Amino acid sequence: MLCLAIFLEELHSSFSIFAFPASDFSSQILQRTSIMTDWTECMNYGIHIAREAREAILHAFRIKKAVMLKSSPADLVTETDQRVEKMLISAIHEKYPLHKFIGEESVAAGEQLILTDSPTWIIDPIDGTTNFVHRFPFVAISIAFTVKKQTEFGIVYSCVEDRLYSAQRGRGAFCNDIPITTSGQEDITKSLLVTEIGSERDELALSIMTSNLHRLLEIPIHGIRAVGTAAVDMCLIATGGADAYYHIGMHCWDIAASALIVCEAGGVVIDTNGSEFDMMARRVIAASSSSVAHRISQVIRAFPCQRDDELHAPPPKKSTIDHTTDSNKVHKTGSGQRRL
Ligand SMILES: O=P(O)(O)O[C@H]1[C@H](O)[C@@H](O)[C@H](O)[C@H](O)[C@@H]1O
Ligand SMILES: [Mg+2]
Ligand SMILES: [Mg+2]
Repeated sequence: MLCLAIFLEELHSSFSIFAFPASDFSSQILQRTSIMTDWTECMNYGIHIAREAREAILHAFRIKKAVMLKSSPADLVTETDQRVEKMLISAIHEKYPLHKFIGEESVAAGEQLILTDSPTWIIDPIDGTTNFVHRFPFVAISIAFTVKKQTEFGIVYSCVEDRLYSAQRGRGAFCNDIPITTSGQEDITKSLLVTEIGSERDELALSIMTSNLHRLLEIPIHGIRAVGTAAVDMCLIATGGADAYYHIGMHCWDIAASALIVCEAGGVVIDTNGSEFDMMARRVIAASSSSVAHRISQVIRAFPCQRDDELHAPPPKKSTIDHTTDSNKVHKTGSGQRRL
C-alpha cells in the first residue's frame, strides 16, 4: 500500500493537480498521498479524534495538575497537553503515514518547525492551558490542515462549552454543524474587541500591550474582552459574538485553524501591520470587516517577536570547518520545561 502511495506521490509531483472522482479504494490511497483535492475524509477523521481528545481533557480538567513552565513564568504546560498531542499525532500518523506534523508541545520539546508543501497537521492540543490549570472553563483543541502551505480545513473544539467549530476551504464555517457568520460590523466605534495578554512579562511587551488597550478604548470602542484562548477568541469573531480580535506573540498552532474559520464565516484576517496574514509572523487581526481590521492596524503597535519558522528552525548547515567553540555557540531560545 505504502509503496503504491509513494509511487502515486511521485506521479503526482510530475502533474499539477488530479481532480477526478475516485473509488473508495483509490480515494483512500490518494488521500494518503496528498493527490486528492477533497479533504473531507481527513477533516472528518480530525473531528473524530478531537472528540476523543476532549474526553481526556475534560477528565483531567477536574483533577489537580502537575504544571511545568516553558518560555516564561506565565507560559504553562501540563502532562495532559503533552499526552493529548501524542495521542492526536499517533492516531493521525497511523491513518496517514505520509502526512507531516507541527505540534505545539513537540516543538517545545525540541522538534524543528518546518512547514512544507506536504499535507501537514498543525496542532495545539490544549489552547488555553492557563485556563485549564485554573479550571477557567475555556479550553480548546485546535487542529489545522495545510497542503502546499494553504489551510484546507480547521477544527477548534471548545471542550467545556462543547462547541465544535469547523471550516473547509471554500465551504463555509460551522459551530456544531450549524452555519456561522461574522457580525459584518464596519464601524469600529460600534465594535466589541477581543485580545489576549499572552505570556510575555518583559517591560517592552507589557507597555505596548497596555498602550494598545488604551489607544483602542479611547477611539472609543464598546469594549475589550479576553477569553484566554486565541482559538476560541477568533471563533467568537466567526460567530459574530465579537467584532474583531488582535494579538501579537501567539504561535501558528494557536490560530491556523481559527483563521480559516473566520475567513469562511465571511471575516477578514490580516497582519497587524495591515499586510497579508502570515501564520508564522506571530501577529494577527481577525475582524468582521476589512474597514474594522485596517482601522485597528492603524491604531495598534506590535512588539518584536521572532517568527515561528525562525524561532524553531533547523540549525544552519554546518560549514566544513566549525570555528565556534561550545561557549560561543548561540543556544536557541527554545522552550525548555521545568516543574513549578
Ligand atoms: O499556550 P496555549 O496553547 O494555551 O496558547 C495560549 C498562549 O499560551 C497565550 O500566550 C496566548 O495569549 C493565547 O492565550 C494562547 O491561546
Ligand atoms: Mg495555544
Ligand atoms: Mg497549547
